[in-house]
Amino acid sequence: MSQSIPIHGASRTVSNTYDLSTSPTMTFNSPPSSFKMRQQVAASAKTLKPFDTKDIKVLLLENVNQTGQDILRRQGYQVEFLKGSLPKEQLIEKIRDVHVIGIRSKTKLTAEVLKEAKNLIVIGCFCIGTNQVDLQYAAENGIAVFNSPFSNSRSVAELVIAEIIALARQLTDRSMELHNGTWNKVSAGCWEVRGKTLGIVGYGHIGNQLSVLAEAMGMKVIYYDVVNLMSMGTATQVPTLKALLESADFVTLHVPELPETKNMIGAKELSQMRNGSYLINASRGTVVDIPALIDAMRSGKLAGAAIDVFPHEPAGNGDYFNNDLNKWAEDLRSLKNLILSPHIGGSTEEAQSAIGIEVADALTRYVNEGTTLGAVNLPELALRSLTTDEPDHVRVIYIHKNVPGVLRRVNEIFADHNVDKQSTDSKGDVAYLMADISNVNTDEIKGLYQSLEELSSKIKTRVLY
Ligand SMILES: NC(=O)c1ccc[n+]([C@@H]2O[C@H](COP(=O)([O-])OP(=O)(O)OC[C@H]3O[C@@H](n4cnc5c(N)ncnc54)[C@H](O)[C@@H]3O)[C@@H](O)[C@H]2O)c1
Ligand SMILES: O=C(O)CC[C@@H](O)C(=O)O
Repeated sequence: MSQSIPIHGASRTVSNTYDLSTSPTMTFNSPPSSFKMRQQVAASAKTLKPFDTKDIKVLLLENVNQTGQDILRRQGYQVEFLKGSLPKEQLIEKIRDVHVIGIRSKTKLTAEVLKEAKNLIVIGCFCIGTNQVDLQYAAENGIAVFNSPFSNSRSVAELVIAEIIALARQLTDRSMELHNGTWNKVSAGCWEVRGKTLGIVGYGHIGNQLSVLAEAMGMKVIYYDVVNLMSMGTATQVPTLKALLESADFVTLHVPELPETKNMIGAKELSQMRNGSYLINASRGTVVDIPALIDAMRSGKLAGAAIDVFPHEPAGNGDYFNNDLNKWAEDLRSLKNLILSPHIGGSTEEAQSAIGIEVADALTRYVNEGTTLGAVNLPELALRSLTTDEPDHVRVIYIHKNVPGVLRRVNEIFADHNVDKQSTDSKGDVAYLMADISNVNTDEIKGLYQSLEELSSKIKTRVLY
C-alpha cells in the first residue's frame, strides 16, 4: 500500500487518507478500488507502489520558494502556484477547493475566509509571523497552522545592521543625490556606530542575532522584553520600554503583532527617545504610529528611521505605494534620511530556500502522517511511523473539543481493535488524538470514521491508511 519515501529525513509510510480529497462532512462510499489493489500488492510481495496523493490540492500564494514547491510536487499533490496574493473574493473562490494552502505575510486568512474553506486541513505560513491567520478559528475548525520560526531571523538581523550604519552615515540620501547627479560630500550629522547604544525591543530570535552582531561592531546593547531573558554577550535587559527609549541612540523593534504591540511606538514614546536618535521597524506595520513618526522626523527629534513593514502593504511587486494604500504614504516618502523597504527583512535566497523546505516538510508530515510537531495552534504530537509490514493498520486522527469523556467514547469505538499506540494532548478548547490501530480491514474503516464523526465532540476526523 505504501512505500517509504524519505521526506528530508522523515520516513513516509502512511499512505492514504479517508477524508483528504473530500469534505469532512461527505457521506461515505466504499473505499476506492485502488486501495484494495494496493492492499493486495502490499500483502503478497511488498513491491509497493507510491500511494495515490494526486487528489490532494495545494494552493501556494506569494511566490513560495521553489524548494517548497518541489517537495510538495514530489509527493504527487496537485500544486497551484501564484506569485502574488489574491484579493479576498478570489481567495475565497480558490480556498473552497484546496486541502493545503501556503502563504506568506500578505494573505489574510480571517474567519470569514476560512469559513469557506470546507476541505482545508492545514495552512503553511512560509514566514515567521502568523498574525495574518485567525489561529483560534483555525484550531476550532481542525485546521493546523505551521510556520518557520527562525529560518529568516539572521537575514532580518543583517538588514538591520546595514540600516544602522546607513542611517548613521545618511548613506541612502547621499546615494539618491548622486543618482540624481548631485555631489554632496558632508560629515555633519554623520557618525560612527562604535560606542553608540542599540536598544532592542523584543529580544527573541531576531533580537538575539542582532545583539551579537551589534556588539561585534563595538555597540553597547540594551534590550526590553516582556519576558526575563538571558543576555547575549554583555547586553543588558532594562526594566521598561521608557528606560530603553531614554538611553538608546538606535531603537529597533522586533516584537510580534499583538493587541499589546499595536502603536507601541506613538507620539509619547517618540518624545521619550533621545534627541537625534534613530528608529528602525522591521517587525510589523501596526507597531509604529506612522503619522507620529512623520511628526518626529519633521521636528528633528529623530535623525532618521528605517521602515520595512507597513499597516497596508501592496499585494504584489509593481503595485503603487501611495496615499490610496496608506493615507500618509506620500508624506512619508518625502522625508530625508528615511529608509523605506518593501518588507524584505527575510527576503534572502538562504532564508527563503530554508523556509520552503521547513514548511513544506511540516505540511507533508501533517498530511501524510498527522504529525503536528511545530504547529502553532494545535498541541504538538507525533507517533512512530507505521511500516510496510503492518498492512492492516490505520492511523486515526481525531481533533475534538476538549471536554470530559471523549477518550472513553473514542476507545469504545476502537474496542474491537488493538490500539498499538495512542497519544493525545490539548491546547485550550481543542484536543488532538492520534492512534494507530491494528486488525482493521478495509470495510471497517468507513464504520470507524463514521462513529467518530457522530460524536458530539468531533471537530475533524481523518483516517490515514
Ligand atoms: N521584516 C521581515 O521581513 C520580518 C521577518 C521575520 C520576522 N518579522 C517580524 O518580527 C517579529 C519578531 O520575530 P522573532 O523571530 O524575533 O520573534 P520571537 O518570537 O523570537 O521574539 C519576539 C520577542 O518579543 C517579545 N515580546 C512580545 N510582546 C512584547 C511586548 N509587548 N513588549 C516587549 N517584548 C515583547 C517576546 O517575549 C519575544 O522575546 C515577528 O513576529 C515578525 O512579525 C519580520
Ligand atoms: O516573507 C514574508 O512575506 C514575511 C517575512 C516576515 O515578515 C516573516 O514574518 O517571516
